[in-house]
Amino acid sequence: MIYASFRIEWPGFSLDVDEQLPARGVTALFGHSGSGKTTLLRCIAGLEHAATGRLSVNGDVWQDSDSWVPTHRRPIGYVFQEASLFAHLTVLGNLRYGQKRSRSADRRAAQFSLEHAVELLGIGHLLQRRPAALSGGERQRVGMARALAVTPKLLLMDEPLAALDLARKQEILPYLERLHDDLDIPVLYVSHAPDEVARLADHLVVMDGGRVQASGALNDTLARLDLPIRLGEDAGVVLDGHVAERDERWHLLRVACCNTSLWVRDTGAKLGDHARIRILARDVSIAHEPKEGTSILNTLPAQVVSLGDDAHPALCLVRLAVDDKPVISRVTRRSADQLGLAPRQQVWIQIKAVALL
Ligand SMILES: Nc1ncnc2c1ncn2[C@@H]1O[C@H](COP(=O)(O)OP(=O)(O)OP(=O)(O)O)[C@@H](O)[C@H]1O
Repeated sequence: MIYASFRIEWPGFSLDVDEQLPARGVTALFGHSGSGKTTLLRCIAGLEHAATGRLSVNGDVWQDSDSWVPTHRRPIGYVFQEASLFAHLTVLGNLRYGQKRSRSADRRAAQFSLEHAVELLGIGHLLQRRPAALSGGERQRVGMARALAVTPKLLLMDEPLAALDLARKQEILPYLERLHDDLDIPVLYVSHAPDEVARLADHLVVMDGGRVQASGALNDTLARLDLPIRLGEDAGVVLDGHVAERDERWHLLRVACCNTSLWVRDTGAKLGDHARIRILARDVSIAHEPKEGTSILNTLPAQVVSLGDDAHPALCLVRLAVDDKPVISRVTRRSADQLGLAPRQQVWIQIKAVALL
């Protein structure tokens, strides 16, 4: 468990956070620009000396009222928006330089970690190059490998994809997923991109005005209708399941989540693979009866849980339960009224698009 409690007062901004975060998986710190995500990460790294508070990571106290472990002695890997690599060193030289500050007394473990990091980030063929000869995406992968090569107990990533174009992002995301699947250390991942959060995170912390507004498992937190941050067109949920069936003829996969199945486009995933799917609220419509004669593949029975406001007064958000899984629908208030939508009502939902992440 990571226990983080910090208070900072600056003119025009204050941070007041008191959170317990999971010691495994990826926790996304999500929020508007200026909400305090980077400041919180810097507090955890020991880079904000103004912070009073307490921080412990899996029982090790890094900061409390009597002690302060300086940044260079904290076993953290830090990945920034842009990897600042030493231009005069090769990629390997950069990785080794980073490793020198590793606290690991065990050199063999450190060596393994470097090899592991190189393999995980797929940069073996780049080791003798200098940073000037790397693409933006490659540089960022080297930056991530450098962060891992210090055998960290906590990985801090501050918008690692923000400086990259869409194609480079798509190139790096699979590596981030590998980190997620392979690493046993917790990752705190700052982002204001809902698609990245949906794809990578297990746990979501929503920040606003220096405070934590919501925190919890990704699926549950995304399904909250009272989030202070309106996700707009990105409002929706993610569901985790596995690939249960392949329809060769129509190039579709059936993803099973508990007792529910959804058809998605065949991405080449293997039967039995873990599958995370994203359903946007705008793609979910509601009806009293299952519709005949429609092009929509995914029609499911659901129960209305609650209704909430949307940003525009013509619209509302409806939280539904499909089995025990949350789904959100965005409909007009007029439709909600005509359908008489109310908590516990049984309805059918049609899902126009389901994305396999
Ligand atoms: N050293 C400082 N002194 C005073 N104010 C600061 C300092 N550092 C940051 N701030 C302010 O604190 C607020 C939070 O900044 P922070 O960088 O943590 O936000 P963020 O959520 O990470 O934003 P972004 O997504 O744009 O990176 C901002 O208003 C910023 O101007």
